[in-house]
Amino acid sequence: MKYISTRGGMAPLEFSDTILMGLAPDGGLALPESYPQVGRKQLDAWRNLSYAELAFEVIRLFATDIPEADLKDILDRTYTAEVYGSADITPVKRLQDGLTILELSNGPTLAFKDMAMQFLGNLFEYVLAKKGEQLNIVGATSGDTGSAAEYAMRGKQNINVFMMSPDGLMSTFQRAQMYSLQDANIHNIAIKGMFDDCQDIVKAVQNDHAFKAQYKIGTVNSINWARVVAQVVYYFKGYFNATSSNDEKVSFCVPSGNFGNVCAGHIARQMGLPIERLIVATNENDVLDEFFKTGRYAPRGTANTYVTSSPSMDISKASNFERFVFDLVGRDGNKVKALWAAVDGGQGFDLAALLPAVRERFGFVSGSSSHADRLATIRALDASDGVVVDTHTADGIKVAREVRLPGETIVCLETALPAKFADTIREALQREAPRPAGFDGLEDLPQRVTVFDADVGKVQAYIRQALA
Ligand SMILES: Cc1ncc(COP(=O)(O)O)c(C=O)c1O
Ligand SMILES: N[C@@H](CCOP(=O)(O)O)C(=O)O
Repeated sequence: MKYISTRGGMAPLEFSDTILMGLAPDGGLALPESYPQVGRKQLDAWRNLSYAELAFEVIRLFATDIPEADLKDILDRTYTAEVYGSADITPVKRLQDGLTILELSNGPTLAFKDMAMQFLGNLFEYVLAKKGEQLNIVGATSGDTGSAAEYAMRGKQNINVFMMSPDGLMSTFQRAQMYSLQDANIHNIAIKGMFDDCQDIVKAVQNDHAFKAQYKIGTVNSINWARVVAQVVYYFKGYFNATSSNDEKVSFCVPSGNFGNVCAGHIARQMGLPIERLIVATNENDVLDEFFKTGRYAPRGTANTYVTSSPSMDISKASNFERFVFDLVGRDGNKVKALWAAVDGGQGFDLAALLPAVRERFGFVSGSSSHADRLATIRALDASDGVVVDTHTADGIKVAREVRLPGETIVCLETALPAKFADTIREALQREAPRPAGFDGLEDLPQRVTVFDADVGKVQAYIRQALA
């Protein structure tokens, strides 16, 4: 299996090279030349596998240059009950109204990012040792990728992490999780701006080819193909957990920001997993909802991006949307290049003519949620089911309820635990969010962070100095 760029300007690469690369040299994102197809026979054989076994079956279709015994060993070490709290790794909860919640947040940092990031940490370590190389990760977070990456990479040989986060905009818990880490290979940089400013800096650093080569720059954001492929696995697992036979169809509702999570669902669907619809749920930052309703894609600037109570989705320029659009326009790299030139020029683009394909061929539908909606959803679920969900998962459940068709099985992806967003849970329920063991006193630990304006030069100078 070889990898190409969404902008058509990259010679095909192997999996291992793709995951160290980050952004493609032409500014695009890596995707496999074609999606492997999974038929009924494979689905039947996979239905009762453990999470690690299933991950092996799915990921080996993509990671074809890693010897199977080595891949199996990495996955067996990654998906364990010790790390994810139960042998099932991603259990499901059934709600009174028939919706299913797929639990993805039982890893070390209480968000779905751990599902892929723990794998990425072990994979990087393996690939770097094989190649005798070092990797300096430059990443952007709105709150959850950062802590998941730092917990997965802390203390690892040959890896440094430089993680940018929006200054003052994450929850108190999220800040404490990241900034309290004192490991020498972890560097936290708070940027005066929003997540999109941080991600713009990541992309600018990636596009500075001389700097990237000299300092061996990589990424852990969902720009990195390995993040997406690891997320594909839980769509298969969620499908098996929510159904009793492979004749059934299921829809997934996905709280969306950078579009990495639902992009993994899109890939699972393209591979042949019986997914009826992919429901994209946004918060007040509803650029994606606007696209799926109208075909018009008009990312907003920082000044028009709202600070909300589902802060990890305060994103207006969704990176992975480019991967979906590549498939939507018939995998035409030149077309994608032109569309993103229009985005970079501030005009956006209009693909209204392709809306029937978006809906019928690719199964996408969308909705959005507001602060009042998420408070109401958190309260209603607590009252009906005794289940407390976080603010992002609440956005998903609100939208799933709104668009659900008669008889439709919808699996709502849980993307974080409520302990990470205590203020909003308190506002909704007038009591504290349940806090898993091991996090007491987190907010009181000493914190370490450097604050910069949104200036790529300053971040590069900081990296140079740290690595000198
Ligand atoms: C808690 C939470 N929910 C939802 C999302 C949205 O996921 P994605 O960026 O993959 O669309 C994120 C981060 O992006 C998140 O941290
Ligand atoms: N919500 C994310 C934003 C980055 O998403 P990623 O999937 O591209 O890493 C975060 O929590 O940082």
